[in-house]
Amino acid sequence: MNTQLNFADQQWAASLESGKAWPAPAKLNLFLHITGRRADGYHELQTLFQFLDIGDLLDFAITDDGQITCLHHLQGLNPEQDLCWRAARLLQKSTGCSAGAQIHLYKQLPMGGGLGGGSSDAATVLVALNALWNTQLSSEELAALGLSLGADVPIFVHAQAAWAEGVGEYLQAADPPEPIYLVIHPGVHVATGRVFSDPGLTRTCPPITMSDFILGRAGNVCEPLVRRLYPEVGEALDWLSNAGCEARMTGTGSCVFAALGDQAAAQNLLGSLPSRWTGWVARGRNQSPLMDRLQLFEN
Ligand SMILES: C[C@](O)(CO)[C@H](O)COP(=O)(O)OP(=O)(O)OC[C@H]1O[C@@H](n2ccc(N)nc2=O)[C@H](O)[C@@H]1O
Ligand SMILES: Nc1ncnc2c1ncn2[C@@H]1O[C@H](COP(=O)(O)OP(=O)(O)OP(=O)(O)O)[C@@H](O)[C@H]1O
Repeated sequence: MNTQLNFADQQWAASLESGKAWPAPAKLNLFLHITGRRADGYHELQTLFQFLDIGDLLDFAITDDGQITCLHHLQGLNPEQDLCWRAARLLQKSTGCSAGAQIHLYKQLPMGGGLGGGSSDAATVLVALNALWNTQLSSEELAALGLSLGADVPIFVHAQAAWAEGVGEYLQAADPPEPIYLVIHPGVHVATGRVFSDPGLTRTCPPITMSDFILGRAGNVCEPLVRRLYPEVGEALDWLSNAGCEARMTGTGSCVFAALGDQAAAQNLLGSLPSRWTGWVARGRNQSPLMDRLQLFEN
């Protein structure tokens, strides 16, 4: 099965151009190495983040009653656990803002898919409400707030492809090629915490440089463990490899991806995807669609 959730699609483009909707794009980890573990248990890593032109969409209505209301419901989550609600509340509290907001999330990205959907939703709420409430925090201040919600939130706030270190908060802008990818969701939800807490995880990668990545000396160090814990992820990686692609997992999974020569090749391969999986053809983007949307608001 494949679904369309590209920001260039007619419906989405209309929604974005109407000046109402804000995009929350997916990300890929083009590689992921774990270099150590901090005293608080969080892992230090090296990764290269790039955005995709697919993702979730959010609508906001500003109110003057100070209430934060999510009009959507995410299965298995109480409203106060929803990263949209938590991000709005955090921004409101830390700025003393008296306005409220009604938030509507059109969820498209799979949860626990390694595409960073929850973190991206949180970042879009921070960036959009900072603009709509006119709370005037800098992007650094928003990223610092976001880090307390999740390790991946800062990259989505900065909205620029980046080489990342620390737990994902030390970011250096990067400009990798922007290919067409085939992204596959093998139908399983991977709990990031479960992967990071497994004794079998490799945590001793020697630090590398961008040149090492360009020379192909980088991969996703979580892959062997996730293959063992979630065999479907290994099957999807093998399916891409058997099709002649260089397959990789994003984050702690479950999604896997490969760069294809062009749109036609990617669509062709998508056409032969086993029906038990979901797949998308998406372009890599070094500037996040969120940045485009913010610029539209500011002009
Ligand atoms: C795997 C990546 O997606 C790579 O981009 C991120 O490092 C994960 O970021 P995230 O989903 O925003 O993760 P968080 O929600 O902050 O953390 C989920 C859980 O994963 C573990 N965790 C997460 C990130 C990290 N660098 N070290 C960790 O040990 C922690 O146990 C944490 O409780
Ligand atoms: N708005 C939200 N969207 C998605 N998940 C949310 C949201 N709010 C809270 N969550 C929680 O966050 C968890 C991680 O969701 P997310 O979609 O970010 O996974 P992920 O793509 O694997 O993340 P990462 O790649 O950052 O590890 C979900 O399983 C869910 O419990």
